[in-house]
Order: sequence, then structure tokens, then C-alpha cells
Amino acid sequence: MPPLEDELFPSTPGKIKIERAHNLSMNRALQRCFTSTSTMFLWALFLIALMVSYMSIQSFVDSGSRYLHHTNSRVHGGGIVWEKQIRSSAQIRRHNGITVLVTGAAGFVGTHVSLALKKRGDGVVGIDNFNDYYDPSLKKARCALLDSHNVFVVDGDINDRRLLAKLFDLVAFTHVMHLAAQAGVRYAMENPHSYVHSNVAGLVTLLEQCKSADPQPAIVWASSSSVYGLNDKTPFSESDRTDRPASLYAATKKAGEAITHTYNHIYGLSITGLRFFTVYGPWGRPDMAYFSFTRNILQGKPITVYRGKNRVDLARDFTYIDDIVKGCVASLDTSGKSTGSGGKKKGGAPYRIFNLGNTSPVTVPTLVSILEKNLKKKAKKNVVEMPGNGDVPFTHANISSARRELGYKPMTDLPTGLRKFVKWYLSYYGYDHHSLPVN
Ligand SMILES: O=C(O)[C@H]1O[C@H](OP(=O)(O)OP(=O)(O)OC[C@H]2O[C@@H](n3ccc(=O)[nH]c3=O)[C@H](O)[C@@H]2O)[C@H](O)[C@@H](O)[C@H]1O
Repeated sequence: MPPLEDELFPSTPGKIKIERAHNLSMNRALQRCFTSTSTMFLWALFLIALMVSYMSIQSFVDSGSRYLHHTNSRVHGGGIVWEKQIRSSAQIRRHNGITVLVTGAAGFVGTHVSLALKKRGDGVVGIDNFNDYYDPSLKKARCALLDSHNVFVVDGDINDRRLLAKLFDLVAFTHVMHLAAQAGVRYAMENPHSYVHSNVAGLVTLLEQCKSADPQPAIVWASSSSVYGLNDKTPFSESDRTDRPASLYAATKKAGEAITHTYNHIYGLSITGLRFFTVYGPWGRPDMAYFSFTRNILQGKPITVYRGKNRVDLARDFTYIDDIVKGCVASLDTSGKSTGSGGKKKGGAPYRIFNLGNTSPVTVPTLVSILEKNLKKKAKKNVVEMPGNGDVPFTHANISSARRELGYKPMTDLPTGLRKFVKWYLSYYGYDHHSLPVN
């Protein structure tokens, strides 16, 4: 019987003989080493097992911190670190405090409201998708401010059902302050779908989550003065017509009022819609006129001032952020409870809508002259007729309902508010206030 080597290596003249010889010697060497190799094999197995368990622990921890960007407070994902931060941010530190999920927390109003709630001892968890509608670095800076006050902002979208469900699993929110939205009146002509995505689809996703939650939270959300559209009865009252929106933005906010009404009616969710009137102030939105005018005036660039038909100046009921925050917090405090649970209505719940304005409209040219005074610099004005882009000629809030039910009382006039805004702007963008040029 041929040896095993011969079966494995059939006899072929020449080269194969050398290979055979080589393999035979290899086999002998292998046999000699067998004992030490098996030991090595065991060691290798042990090391591999060690590495695998290290890597799985690492990825578990990482899933909670892999999207850390600017600050510890921006996390998207899961994991124990992430969950711990959410629970800690949601902790109430005062008697009878509330636990609020603030959507759009890295936005202008969202940041201010989150801080106000946290400062008085409420539990606050933020969510924001940090989109690039305007400079995301400003959102990140707001987020860093929130982080320094221990407000945790989840980096995620309100359209993400699983994420919302996870947040409600972790925290029994008593309230939702819904401020996430695609803002801006004129941008709706450029990117209409972003309005539907955030202001309609996102709203429905959030409401679906809220209606199924047990307990159901009460919801306070940002509607807009723009729902009055072509209404020309002044001042604008909540009972006025809102069926003639002038922009898609306004139409999506009006849709939001109808949609929230349905959820109140069918599921017993407590709903408060707030019609904000052109909110301005420190940490504001760069796309808004007062902000972009400030930037352009300082940089010596021209600004475009729209004017209405028959050379009539446009006017807005500009409302200072601190007043809006008080209105938001009072709305949360007076919201009443949702009555349903787990998707079933158990009784009627409040459905409210309030104007949050300043009650004293100011024209756009007056806004410009206040800025010029504060910036000590003349604007290069380019006055043009208002294009048909969704703008309305004026806004003016009647706030008697909010005054009566919320104790809402705006305290800041436009010159005072813009002075505070300019102070913030100069410091945030690194201008030396004292060396501003004089024209
Ligand atoms: O109350 C609201 O619900 C809305 O308020 C805000 O909309 P608006 O009142 O339109 O504010 P904003 O853009 O600052 O224009 C102010 C004035 O400057 C005029 N304007 C504007 C830009 C420009 O280049 N020139 C100009 O004259 C312009 O014609 C207008 O007369 C929010 O952006 C919006 O998201 C929503 O919250």
C-alpha cells in the first residue's frame, strides 16, 4: 500500500519530487510542533474571544456617542450613555414641575423656552434635526448654551417614528412644546416640500406618538400670525377668517391648526396653538429681516426694503422673544390635561388658540432706522415693490384672549428689543461695540 504521501501527491517526475520532499519534511516539522501549536491555538482563541467582547462593548457604548459633534448634548442614536443623558435632562427639580419634550430645541424660540423651563426646575429634553435652512453653526452654538444648562438635545427628526417612540419609552412627558418647523414665508416658493415634510408630515408623526402615549402629554405648538393671510380686519382676533393664506408656509400652519383639532377631537389630546407675530431678539433667525438687515448694514452691503401697493410701507407687530417665552410657559402651565390614553379618548380636552403679538405694529422703514441708530451706520436701502411671494402688507395682534387666559402682557417695545438684539449680535459675531463706525 502506498504511503499516504503518495496518494496525496501522485507520482509525477521532476518538480513534484522536490515538493513531496518538502511536504514530508513539513509534516514532520508539524508533528514536532504539534504540542506547542495546540497551545498557541488555544491562546489565539482566547485572544479572539477577548477582542470580540471588547468590540461589542465598544459599539454598544459608541451607539450612544458616535454622533457627538459640537457638544455632548448632540447625540443621535441609542445606547446606555444616550439614555442616561435623556433621563437626567428630563429630571424635575421643583415641586409640581413638568417634563417637557421641546421639538426644535436648537431653534430660536426653542432654545429660549428650553432654558426658561430648565431654569425654573422643569425636566426638559430637546429634539432638533439641525437642518441647514440657515447656518447650522448658530444652532450648534445655541445647543452648546443649552448643554451648559444641562438641557440635552437629541439630534433627530420629528418624522422619525421609532426615535419618538423611544423617547416616550424613556420619559413620561407631561407636555410637548412643539416648535420644530420649516420657517420663513418667502422660502416656501423655493422649497415647498420642506414645509409639507416638517409642518404637516412631521406634525402628524408627532401627534400619532402623543395620542398613543400613556399618559398622553398636553401639546403646545407654534402656529403663526401668517394664518390671517389676506384678512384686513384689524387688529387680528383669533375668531377672524383664516381661510385665505397668502403663502404655502401660512397654509401649512393653517393645516396644522386643523390637524391638531382632529387629534383633540378624536383622541382627547389637549392642544394649544400659539400664533406668533414676527418674533425677534438675541439668538434669532438669520433669515429674518431684522437679522439680515443688521448683517448687511454692518458689512456695508445694500438691503432690500419691500413696499406695499400705492407706496404704503409694510408693517409688522414685531414681538420680543422674552414676551413670547412667557406666553409659551404660561400656555404649558394652563394647558389642562389630555384625557385619552393609549390611543383612546376618555373625555373632552382643551383646544385653544392664542395670538402672541405685541399689539403695536411698526413699519419696516422704522425698523431700519432703529437698527441704523444702534449700529451707528446708515443702511444702503434699495426700496422695491413687494413681490408676489407670500408676504402680507401688515400684521397686528389682538391679544385680549391671551391676556385673559394666560396673563400674557408684552413688555418690550421694538427700540428696547432691537437694542438688546444688536448688543447680542455684536458680541456673538465679535464686533467691538465701542469702535463701530459713525456715518
Ligand atoms: O409672524 C409670523 O408668523 C412669521 O414671522 C416672520 O415672517 P415675517 O413677518 O415675514 O418676518 P421677516 O421675514 O423678518 O419680514 C419682516 C418684514 O420685512 C420685510 N422684508 C423682509 C425681507 C427683506 O429682504 N426685505 C423686507 O422688506 C417683509 O416684507 C416683512 O414686511 C417669520 O419669518 C415667519 O417664519 C413667521 O413666523
